[in-house]
Amino acid sequence: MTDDPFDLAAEAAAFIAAQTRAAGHDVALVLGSGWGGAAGLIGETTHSLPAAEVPGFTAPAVAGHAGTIRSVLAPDGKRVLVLGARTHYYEGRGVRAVVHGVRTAAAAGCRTLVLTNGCGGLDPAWPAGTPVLISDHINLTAASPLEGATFVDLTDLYSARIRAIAREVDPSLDEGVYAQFAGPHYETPAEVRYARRIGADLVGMSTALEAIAARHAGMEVFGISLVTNLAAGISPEPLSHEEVLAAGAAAGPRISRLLAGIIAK
Ligand SMILES: Nc1nc2[nH]c(I)nc2c(=O)[nH]1
Repeated sequence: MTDDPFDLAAEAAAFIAAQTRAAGHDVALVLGSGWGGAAGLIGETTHSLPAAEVPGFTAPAVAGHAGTIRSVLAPDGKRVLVLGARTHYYEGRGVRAVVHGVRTAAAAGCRTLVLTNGCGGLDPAWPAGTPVLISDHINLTAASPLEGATFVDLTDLYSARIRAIAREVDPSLDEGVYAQFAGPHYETPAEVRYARRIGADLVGMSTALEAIAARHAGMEVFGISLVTNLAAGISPEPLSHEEVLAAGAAAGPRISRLLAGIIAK
């Protein structure tokens, strides 16, 4: 297997094209915690591949991530590549592995990337189960998927056009700034106060590095978070993990319909 990340992405895209017999895909969708039900509402899943069989992908480390790569045909004819096997930075496989899915989607022809995630909320007005549009990010990982003198502009990284479409689907949607921490530990209350002070509204362990790689690949990027818990120190009492899971599950149908509506536009 090649050690050039872009050659590896091309290999993976060729494998997917051969397996799905789809010459190319139009939109890539990365499913984060709580978003698993969206694929079924977007269209007909014509092919489903175990991620571990696709060059450069590995079996998911996080329970609940489907570990499959699906080709979904939307009613309007769009081909959606659903990446259910996200690699998180905290797995220690390196940043190339974290953004391999995005690069594969770009090599497969996708011009649009939809990034979803579960995250901690810093605004008490957003209870667990609230979907929030990502307007910008703060990358606190101290890492980048870009190597060498690859100077890429990140102005307007999260598409204002698609955020406007999202608001047509659900006018009640708020937006916020997402801060990616390296993880896998959660933030201390002091770190949450720091994140708030530097302008973050959401805290998570994914998304920013993938968005940078997508911009480098020339893709239009849309990001949406599901607040599954109030970040450490924001809620008066610690949320139980069961409450977090229940909030994510309860929001599932609504956010899946929302995402299907946005992708259908
Ligand atoms: N960093 C961070 N990531 C998260 N992912 C989820 I779900 N909740 C959190 C959280 O509170 N903080």
